Amino acid sequence: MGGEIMKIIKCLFLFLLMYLSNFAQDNNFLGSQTLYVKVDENYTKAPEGFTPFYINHLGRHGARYLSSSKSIDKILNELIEASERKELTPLGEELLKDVLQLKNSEEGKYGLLSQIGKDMEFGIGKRMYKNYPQVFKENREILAEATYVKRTQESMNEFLKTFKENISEDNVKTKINEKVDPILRFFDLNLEYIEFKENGDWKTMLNSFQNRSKIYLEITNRIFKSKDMLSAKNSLKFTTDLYGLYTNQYDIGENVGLSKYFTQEELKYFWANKNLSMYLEKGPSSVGQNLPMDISFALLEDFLSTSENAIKNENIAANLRFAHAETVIPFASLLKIDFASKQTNDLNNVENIWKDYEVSPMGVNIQWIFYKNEKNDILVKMLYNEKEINFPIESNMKPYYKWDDVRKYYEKVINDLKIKKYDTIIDEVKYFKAS
Ligand SMILES: O=P(O)(O)O[C@H]1[C@H](OP(=O)(O)O)[C@@H](OP(=O)(O)O)[C@H](O)[C@@H](O)[C@H]1OP(=O)(O)O
Repeated sequence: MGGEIMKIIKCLFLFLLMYLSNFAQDNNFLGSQTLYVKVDENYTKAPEGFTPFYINHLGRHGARYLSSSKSIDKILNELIEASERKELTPLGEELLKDVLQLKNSEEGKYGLLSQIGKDMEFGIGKRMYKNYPQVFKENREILAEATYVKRTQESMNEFLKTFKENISEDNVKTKINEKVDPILRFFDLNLEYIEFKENGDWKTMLNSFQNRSKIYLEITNRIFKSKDMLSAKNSLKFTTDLYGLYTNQYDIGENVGLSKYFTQEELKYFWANKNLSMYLEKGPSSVGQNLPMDISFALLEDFLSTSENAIKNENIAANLRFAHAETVIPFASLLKIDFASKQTNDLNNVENIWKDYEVSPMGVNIQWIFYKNEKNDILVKMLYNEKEINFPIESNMKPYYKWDDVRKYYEKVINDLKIKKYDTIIDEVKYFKAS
C-alpha cells in the first residue's frame, strides 16, 4: 500500500515540476539586453613571421539600467490604478510589489552602466591588453572616443583602466564626441533615417508579425480581474514593456523575480517581436531596404582611414570607439558579416538568420587585429565579441586576410553607395539617401 502512495506522490511531484518548468527559467530570451559572455578563446596562430602591431575597435557600452523610466512608470501607473479599483488578481498585486522593488533599484540610474556593465568593459579591455602585449609595448598611442551619452564614456573609462595602469597616461588619449556625431551616432543625424525610424514600413511589418498570436492576453488575464481592463492594443504594449523590465533585471543584477509572470512560450513570442523590430529598424532589414546599414558608411570610412594611418604612423597602437547597439548593428551589417547581414522578406525566417543576442548583446565589440612581418606585408583578422570570424572575402590563411584585399573590398562597398559629396562629413551623413 505504502509503495502505491509513494508512486502517486512521485507522479504528482513530477507533474508539478513539469507544470512549473513551463514558466520561464531565469534569464532566457534576453535579446539585446543579453549579458556579454566572457571568452576563453584559443586563437589561431599567426602565419610565420607575423606579429600584431595595431587594433581597430568598435564596442557597445556595457550592461546598463533601463534607458529611461518611460516603460516602468507606465506599467506602475496601470497597476496602481487597477489596484485602487480592486481590479488586480493576487498575482497582479504581487506584480505591483515586484515592479516597485525594481523601480527602487533603477531610480536615479536610468541609462547608466550597472556594476555588471563596468566589470564587463573592464574585462574586455584587460583581455585586449593581455592578449596583445606586442601592440601595447613602449609608449605607443591609444586613441579612444565615446559618444556624448554617459554610459559610453563610463565604458571607455572602465575599458582603459588596465592600459592606464600599465602604460603612460600621456599615451592614452580620450575624447567625447559632440551630440552631432556622423561616425558613432549617424542614426540620429541622417534625415532620411529619422523619417524611416518614425514612419517606415517596417512598423506595419512588425505589427502584422505581432498579430500572429494573442498570447499576450493570457498574461493580462492572469494580472487583471476583468478582461476589458486593457484594450488588446494596450495589453500588447503593457506586456511588451513588462518583457523589457524582465530582460533588464539581469543587466543590473537585481532579479526581482519577473520571470514568474511569463511562460517560456510567452517569452519566445516577445523576444521574436523585439528581434524582428531590431532587424527591420536597425539591422539588415528587408530585401533592398539598405538605409539602416548604409548610414554607417562614415564609420567604415573611419575604420579604413585610421587603419591606413596606423600602418604608416608606427606610433599608434589602437583606435577604440565606444557607442551603442544602434551603432554596432548597422555597422556589422554593412561589413557583410555572415550572421549579421542577411536580408529577407520572410518575417517568420528572421529569427533563423539574425539573432539580436548574437549580433548585439551588452558589450558587443568588433576588433580588427593587424599583423606585419619584416617585409612589411600586412595581415588582418576580425574578432566579434573576441571570437575569430571571417571577412566576407576569400583567403588561404583564414582567419587571417591580406589587408589590401580587405581594404579594396570595403572601398568598393563605400563606392557602390554613390555618396553625394558635401563640404563636411556631417552633411554627407545628414543628407545621404540610400540608392
Ligand atoms: O527600448 P530600449 O530602451 O531597449 O531601446 C534603447 C536602446 O537599447 P536596445 O533596445 O538597442 O538594447 C538603446 O541602445 P543602447 O545600445 O544605447 O542600449 C538606445 O540608446 C535607446 O535610445 C533606446 O533605443 P530606441 O530605439 O531609441 O528605443
